[in-house]
Amino acid sequence: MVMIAPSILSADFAALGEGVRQAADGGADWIHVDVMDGHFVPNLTIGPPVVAAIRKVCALPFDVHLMIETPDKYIEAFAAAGADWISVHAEACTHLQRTLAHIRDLGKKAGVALNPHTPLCVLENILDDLDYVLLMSVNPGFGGQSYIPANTPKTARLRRMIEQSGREILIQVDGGVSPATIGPVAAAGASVFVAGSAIYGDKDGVAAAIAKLRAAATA
Ligand SMILES: O=C(CO)[C@@H](O)[C@H](O)COP(=O)(O)O
Repeated sequence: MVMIAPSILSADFAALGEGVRQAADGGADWIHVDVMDGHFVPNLTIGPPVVAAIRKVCALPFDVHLMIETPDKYIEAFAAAGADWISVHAEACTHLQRTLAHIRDLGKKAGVALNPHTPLCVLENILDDLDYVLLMSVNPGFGGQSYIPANTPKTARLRRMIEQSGREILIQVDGGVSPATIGPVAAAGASVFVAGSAIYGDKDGVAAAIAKLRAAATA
Protein backbone atom coordinates (compact mmCIF):
# COMPACT_ATOMS: atom_id res chain seq x y z
CA MET A 1 0.00 0.00 0.00
CA VAL A 2 1.36 3.41 -0.98
CA MET A 3 -0.35 6.57 0.15
CA ILE A 4 0.71 10.01 -0.99
CA ALA A 5 0.14 13.00 1.26
CA PRO A 6 1.03 16.30 -0.41
CA SER A 7 2.44 18.81 2.05
CA ILE A 8 0.68 22.12 1.48
CA LEU A 9 3.68 23.89 2.97
CA SER A 10 5.00 23.97 -0.60
CA ALA A 11 1.71 25.12 -2.15
CA ASP A 12 1.03 28.73 -3.09
CA PHE A 13 -0.34 30.22 0.15
CA ALA A 14 -2.04 32.96 -1.90
CA ALA A 15 -4.18 30.23 -3.46
CA LEU A 16 -4.21 27.57 -0.79
CA GLY A 17 -7.70 26.26 -1.54
CA GLU A 18 -6.71 25.76 -5.14
CA GLY A 19 -3.54 23.92 -4.08
CA VAL A 20 -5.57 21.56 -1.91
CA ARG A 21 -8.07 20.97 -4.74
CA GLN A 22 -5.23 20.21 -7.16
CA ALA A 23 -3.90 17.58 -4.77
CA ALA A 24 -7.32 15.98 -4.30
CA ASP A 25 -8.09 16.01 -8.04
CA GLY A 26 -4.58 14.76 -8.74
CA GLY A 27 -4.98 11.54 -6.78
CA ALA A 28 -3.66 12.38 -3.32
CA ASP A 29 -4.70 10.08 -0.49
CA TRP A 30 -4.31 12.55 2.37
CA ILE A 31 -3.58 16.25 2.71
CA HIS A 32 -0.60 16.93 4.99
CA VAL A 33 -0.74 20.13 7.03
CA ASP A 34 2.46 21.37 8.67
CA VAL A 35 1.81 23.38 11.82
CA MET A 36 4.85 25.29 13.08
CA ASP A 37 5.04 27.58 16.08
CA GLY A 38 8.39 29.36 15.78
CA HIS A 39 9.58 27.62 18.98
CA PHE A 40 9.74 23.89 18.41
CA VAL A 41 10.88 24.66 14.87
CA PRO A 42 12.27 27.93 13.49
CA ASN A 43 9.31 28.72 11.26
CA LEU A 44 5.67 29.80 11.55
CA THR A 45 2.80 28.47 9.47
CA ILE A 46 -0.78 27.41 9.87
CA GLY A 47 -3.34 27.56 12.68
CA PRO A 48 -6.80 26.06 13.18
CA PRO A 49 -8.68 28.77 11.19
CA VAL A 50 -6.70 27.91 8.06
CA VAL A 51 -7.40 24.19 8.55
CA ALA A 52 -11.11 24.99 8.91
CA ALA A 53 -11.02 27.05 5.73
CA ILE A 54 -9.42 24.39 3.55
CA ARG A 55 -11.64 21.73 5.15
CA LYS A 56 -14.51 23.33 3.23
CA VAL A 57 -12.92 22.61 -0.15
CA CYS A 58 -11.64 19.06 0.37
CA ALA A 59 -13.07 15.81 1.71
CA LEU A 60 -9.76 13.90 1.89
CA PRO A 61 -8.34 12.96 5.30
CA PHE A 62 -6.37 15.86 6.79
CA ASP A 63 -3.14 14.79 8.41
CA VAL A 64 -2.03 17.53 10.76
CA HIS A 65 1.59 17.45 11.90
CA LEU A 66 2.02 19.57 15.01
CA MET A 67 5.59 20.86 15.10
CA ILE A 68 4.82 22.85 18.22
CA GLU A 69 5.65 23.02 21.88
CA THR A 70 2.79 22.23 24.28
CA PRO A 71 0.64 20.52 21.61
CA ASP A 72 -1.93 19.59 24.28
CA LYS A 73 -3.11 23.21 24.26
CA TYR A 74 -4.10 23.06 20.60
CA ILE A 75 -5.19 19.49 19.83
CA GLU A 76 -8.89 20.17 20.44
CA ALA A 77 -8.83 23.24 18.22
CA PHE A 78 -7.24 21.35 15.34
CA ALA A 79 -9.63 18.44 15.82
CA ALA A 80 -12.60 20.82 15.72
CA ALA A 81 -11.17 22.53 12.63
CA GLY A 82 -11.23 19.26 10.69
CA ALA A 83 -8.04 17.33 11.35
CA ASP A 84 -8.48 13.55 10.99
CA TRP A 85 -4.98 12.35 11.79
CA ILE A 86 -2.96 14.32 14.32
CA SER A 87 0.72 13.77 15.07
CA VAL A 88 2.70 15.29 17.92
CA HIS A 89 6.43 15.24 18.42
CA ALA A 90 7.80 12.90 21.07
CA GLU A 91 10.40 15.57 21.78
CA ALA A 92 7.67 18.10 22.64
CA CYS A 93 5.53 15.96 24.96
CA THR A 94 6.13 15.40 28.64
CA HIS A 95 3.24 12.94 28.96
CA LEU A 96 3.16 11.42 25.50
CA GLN A 97 0.79 8.54 26.30
CA ARG A 98 -1.75 10.96 27.75
CA THR A 99 -1.50 13.21 24.71
CA LEU A 100 -2.08 10.29 22.32
CA ALA A 101 -5.05 9.07 24.37
CA HIS A 102 -6.49 12.59 24.22
CA ILE A 103 -6.26 12.60 20.41
CA ARG A 104 -8.08 9.27 20.26
CA ASP A 105 -10.69 10.41 22.77
CA LEU A 106 -11.54 13.14 20.29
CA GLY A 107 -12.21 10.45 17.66
CA LYS A 108 -9.02 11.15 15.71
CA LYS A 109 -6.11 8.96 14.68
CA ALA A 110 -3.05 9.47 16.85
CA GLY A 111 0.54 9.69 15.64
CA VAL A 112 3.98 10.35 17.02
CA ALA A 113 6.55 12.22 14.98
CA LEU A 114 10.24 11.62 15.58
CA ASN A 115 13.06 13.94 14.60
CA PRO A 116 15.92 12.31 12.68
CA HIS A 117 18.08 11.96 15.80
CA THR A 118 15.35 10.52 18.04
CA PRO A 119 15.68 6.78 18.68
CA LEU A 120 12.82 4.37 18.11
CA CYS A 121 12.98 3.17 21.72
CA VAL A 122 10.78 6.14 22.74
CA LEU A 123 7.91 4.23 21.06
CA GLU A 124 8.37 0.93 22.87
CA ASN A 125 5.88 1.59 25.66
CA ILE A 126 3.21 3.44 23.68
CA LEU A 127 2.57 1.10 20.75
CA ASP A 128 -0.98 0.46 21.99
CA ASP A 129 -1.72 4.17 21.72
CA LEU A 130 -0.51 4.69 18.16
CA ASP A 131 -2.19 4.67 14.77
CA TYR A 132 0.89 5.92 12.94
CA VAL A 133 4.48 6.99 13.32
CA LEU A 134 5.86 9.93 11.37
CA LEU A 135 9.57 9.52 10.76
CA MET A 136 11.11 12.86 9.88
CA SER A 137 13.72 12.36 7.18
CA VAL A 138 14.83 15.99 7.46
CA ASN A 139 15.10 18.26 10.47
CA PRO A 140 11.63 19.80 10.64
CA GLY A 141 10.89 23.41 9.84
CA PHE A 142 11.26 23.85 6.11
CA GLY A 143 10.40 22.25 2.81
CA GLY A 144 12.92 21.59 0.08
CA GLN A 145 15.62 19.90 2.20
CA SER A 146 17.55 16.77 1.26
CA TYR A 147 16.48 13.33 2.45
CA ILE A 148 18.67 12.03 5.31
CA PRO A 149 19.73 8.50 4.23
CA ALA A 150 19.87 7.11 7.80
CA ASN A 151 16.07 7.32 7.78
CA THR A 152 15.86 4.27 5.52
CA PRO A 153 17.40 1.71 7.92
CA LYS A 154 15.49 3.44 10.74
CA THR A 155 12.28 2.77 8.80
CA ALA A 156 13.21 -0.90 8.42
CA ARG A 157 13.87 -1.16 12.17
CA LEU A 158 10.52 0.43 12.93
CA ARG A 159 8.77 -1.94 10.52
CA ARG A 160 10.28 -4.89 12.41
CA MET A 161 9.29 -3.42 15.78
CA ILE A 162 5.68 -3.01 14.58
CA GLU A 163 5.53 -6.47 13.02
CA GLN A 164 6.91 -8.09 16.15
CA SER A 165 4.25 -6.31 18.20
CA GLY A 166 1.47 -7.67 15.97
CA ARG A 167 -0.14 -4.22 15.75
CA GLU A 168 -1.33 -2.27 12.74
CA ILE A 169 0.54 1.01 12.82
CA LEU A 170 1.28 2.99 9.68
CA ILE A 171 4.74 4.36 8.98
CA GLN A 172 4.81 7.81 7.43
CA VAL A 173 7.98 9.40 6.09
CA ASP A 174 8.33 13.14 5.63
CA GLY A 175 11.14 15.23 4.20
CA GLY A 176 13.06 15.13 0.94
CA VAL A 177 10.67 12.53 -0.48
CA SER A 178 10.92 12.49 -4.28
CA PRO A 179 10.86 9.94 -7.10
CA ALA A 180 14.62 9.58 -6.52
CA THR A 181 14.34 8.77 -2.80
CA ILE A 182 10.96 7.09 -2.30
CA GLY A 183 11.81 3.59 -3.60
CA PRO A 184 14.19 2.35 -0.88
CA VAL A 185 12.15 3.80 1.98
CA ALA A 186 8.98 2.22 0.59
CA ALA A 187 10.81 -1.11 0.39
CA ALA A 188 11.94 -0.60 3.98
CA GLY A 189 8.32 -0.53 5.12
CA ALA A 190 6.90 2.99 4.97
CA SER A 191 3.47 3.34 3.40
CA VAL A 192 2.50 7.01 3.75
CA PHE A 193 4.71 9.50 1.97
CA VAL A 194 4.62 13.22 2.58
CA ALA A 195 6.02 15.32 -0.23
CA GLY A 196 5.97 19.07 -0.67
CA SER A 197 8.46 20.41 -3.18
CA ALA A 198 8.41 17.21 -5.26
CA ILE A 199 4.67 17.71 -5.78
CA TYR A 200 4.06 21.46 -5.87
CA GLY A 201 7.38 22.16 -7.57
CA ASP A 202 7.01 19.65 -10.39
CA LYS A 203 6.90 21.40 -13.77
CA ASP A 204 4.42 18.80 -15.03
CA GLY A 205 1.88 19.66 -12.34
CA VAL A 206 0.50 18.15 -9.18
CA ALA A 207 -1.29 15.14 -10.66
CA ALA A 208 1.74 14.09 -12.69
CA ALA A 209 4.00 14.50 -9.64
CA ILE A 210 1.76 12.28 -7.51
CA ALA A 211 1.73 9.64 -10.24
CA LYS A 212 5.53 9.75 -10.50
CA LEU A 213 5.90 9.23 -6.75
CA ARG A 214 3.45 6.34 -6.73
CA ALA A 215 5.23 4.66 -9.66
CA ALA A 216 8.68 5.14 -8.11
CA ALA A 217 7.49 3.74 -4.77
CA THR A 218 6.34 0.51 -6.33
CA ALA A 219 9.01 0.14 -9.05
O1 LIG B 1 7.37 18.82 7.89
C1 LIG B 1 7.95 19.20 6.93
C2 LIG B 1 9.08 20.15 7.07
O2 LIG B 1 9.29 20.39 8.40
C3 LIG B 1 7.60 18.65 5.63
O3 LIG B 1 6.26 18.21 5.56
C4 LIG B 1 7.94 19.44 4.40
O4 LIG B 1 6.85 20.20 3.95
C5 LIG B 1 8.35 18.49 3.34
O5 LIG B 1 8.79 19.20 2.28
P1 LIG B 1 9.69 18.54 1.16
O6 LIG B 1 10.94 18.06 1.83
O7 LIG B 1 8.89 17.41 0.60
O8 LIG B 1 9.91 19.64 0.19
